[in-house]
Amino acid sequence: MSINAGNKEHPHRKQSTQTLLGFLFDLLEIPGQAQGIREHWLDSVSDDSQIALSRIGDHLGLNMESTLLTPIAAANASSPHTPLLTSLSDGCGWLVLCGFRGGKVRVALAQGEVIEERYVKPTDIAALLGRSDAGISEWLLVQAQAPLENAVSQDHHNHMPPFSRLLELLRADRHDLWLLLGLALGSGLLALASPVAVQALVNTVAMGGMGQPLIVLATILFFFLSFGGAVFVLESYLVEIVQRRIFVRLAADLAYRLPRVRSDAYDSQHGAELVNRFFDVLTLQKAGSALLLDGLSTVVQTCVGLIMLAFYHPFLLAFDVVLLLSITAIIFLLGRGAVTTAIQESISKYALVAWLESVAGNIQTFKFGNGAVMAANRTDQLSLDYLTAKRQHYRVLLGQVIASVALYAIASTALLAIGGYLVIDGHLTLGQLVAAELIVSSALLALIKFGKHLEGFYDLMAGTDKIGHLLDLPLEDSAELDAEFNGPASLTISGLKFGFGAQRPLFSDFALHIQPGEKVAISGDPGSGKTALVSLISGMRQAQAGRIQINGQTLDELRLSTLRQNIAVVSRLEIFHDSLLENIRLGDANLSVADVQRALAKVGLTDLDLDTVMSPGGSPLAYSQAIQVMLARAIIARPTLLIVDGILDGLDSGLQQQLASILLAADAPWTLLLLTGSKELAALCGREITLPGAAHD
Ligand SMILES: Nc1ncnc2c1ncn2[C@@H]1O[C@H](COP(=O)(O)OP(=O)(O)OP(=O)(O)O)[C@@H](O)[C@H]1O
Repeated sequence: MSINAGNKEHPHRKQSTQTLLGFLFDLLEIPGQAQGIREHWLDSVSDDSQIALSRIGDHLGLNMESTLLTPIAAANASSPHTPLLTSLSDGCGWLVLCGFRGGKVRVALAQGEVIEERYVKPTDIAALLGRSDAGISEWLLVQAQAPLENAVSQDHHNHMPPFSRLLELLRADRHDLWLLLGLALGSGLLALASPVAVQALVNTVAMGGMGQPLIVLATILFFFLSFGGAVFVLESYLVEIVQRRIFVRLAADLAYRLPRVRSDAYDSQHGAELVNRFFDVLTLQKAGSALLLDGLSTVVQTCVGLIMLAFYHPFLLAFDVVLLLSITAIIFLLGRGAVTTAIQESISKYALVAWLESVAGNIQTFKFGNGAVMAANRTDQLSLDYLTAKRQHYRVLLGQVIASVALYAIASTALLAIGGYLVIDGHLTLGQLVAAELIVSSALLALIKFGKHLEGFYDLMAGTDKIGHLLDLPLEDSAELDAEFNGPASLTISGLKFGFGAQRPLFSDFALHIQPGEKVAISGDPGSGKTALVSLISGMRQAQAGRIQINGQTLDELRLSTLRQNIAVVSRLEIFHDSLLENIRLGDANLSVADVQRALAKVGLTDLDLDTVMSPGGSPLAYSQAIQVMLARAIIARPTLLIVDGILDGLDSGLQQQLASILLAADAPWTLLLLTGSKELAALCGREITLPGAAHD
């Protein structure tokens, strides 16, 4: 059934869709910095069909995937971070399911300007939709495209402090984290059950009482401890859920972000190596959960214990104050520089991993000549750097650990002395002293573990900082124009000026015009700027001046994703770890196995097993076969503009001719730009444009 089924013209249709989108932005906390763009797209709502809604959502940072479900299954699959929606059967509004609370489903009804939220039983959803049955229908699963957008630094030269970033990374889980804090408070109080029971027991024994009170006391204690245990289990479940969510959110956010990173961000750093920082999500999970479970309850227990102690006697209140001041000094005074040194340690760790990756990725280089020696020496140097950074970090940590151990010894002795004096002086009962000892010694014992928690905290900060570097990779700016691409494209370049940094410009006032369907060679010496021109035409780099138009539309005004669905660039060998089939059809379910086989046959590859798992270097295929695979990937999508940059140059002349004849075929549905350093290849094209190179002015 279509989501739009039964829709009739209705005055509220457009308004309902706008209201729905506004609700989704708030629910998923999509940042509203692009207010102008948001208003433009909200205004562009023309109908409330699924396709229109998905398209507008896509422009505004929402992913909407269509799925067939019964209302009950949809309710079960929904959550506040992944709501499901469908249209009301009268076609004048939308219903959103936002997960369960207290056994009921949170639903929102968007009708006209009104959004109404309710909690209903799953079985009532069909009635809300205006349907008589609870059968399968089409729902849209909504997710934020970049769920961690709030954790991205606004200024790329000035990274967000790790603690602020951590709060942003956990922002979506804040309700659960507050709940966790509440539970930690509860379990902290429950943990006092033992000392209080012992106090009561000692007092009872001291007064000569026995028997019944002991049984009552033991029963009460057992209930308190069991309840405390249940609270702990609940806490650990909540932490587990938060751990899972942060992993999935980061993965989803990077899947959105990485294909959109600006090419120049990779000029000085290796993209694949940068992604290693994803593994710091494990640091977040491990250190975070230790802090949330152990750290939080220790803090709560200590606080509650110290407050109780303060009520026993003013001397003990003074003891509390001194103890708290000492702990504050250990954290803030002795901990100065700890986050910076933890980050430095992490940087040197990644430098070492990056080097080992280079060694593993350049097998020949490091097998021959002085390669193996260099690999060993550089690894030694980087290990040394790591050890130096780790030592510096540990120096700070060691100071804190020694201080906390010393504080433990001093505070325990002081408490015994003060407590003993107060008992002898008659200000404190024996039971109170024993209880005070039990309460505070567990809090003081935690001081010994304090160093471990601090280490975990610093690791958490360093991990957050590293993840932040991934999130802060600059993204391409894309305009909003969704141009139509019908048939081979035209290309016009005028007044183009471009150069890398302070280097002499590669292009100054460069111009060309290519008619739809033309097959043109662009030739030039090595380093004359062929690849640079390709990256300008495909929107991967920005020119310093001039205009590039495709089909008469200026590139700066086009939406990059639409442009790149309609043009293809084959510039270097890029194979990813997956089957040959997926390397060609790139997950496009509209392309069948037969389509892939046809594309392969066209580039001269037959009898290949499509299930062959490829490695990033192209193996197990030969280099030339991997190039043919790249061409098959490009032509299967029938691009309107096909740009082949230098990739044919290294092939043998027979294969060159064969592939060129396919690319240059008069009936091929594309305009071709063949960038080459080979005179023979250039001569095969109808027209040749020679790049002047950097020497001209
Ligand atoms: N990211 C970059 N940063 C700085 N300079 C660059 C960068 N990429 C390329 N260059 C320089 O720009 C010039 C043009 O490079 P480009 O790769 O476009 O040449 P090309 O004509 O494609 O060369 P070839 O035919 O050898 O592939 C070269 O001198 C190159 O060193």
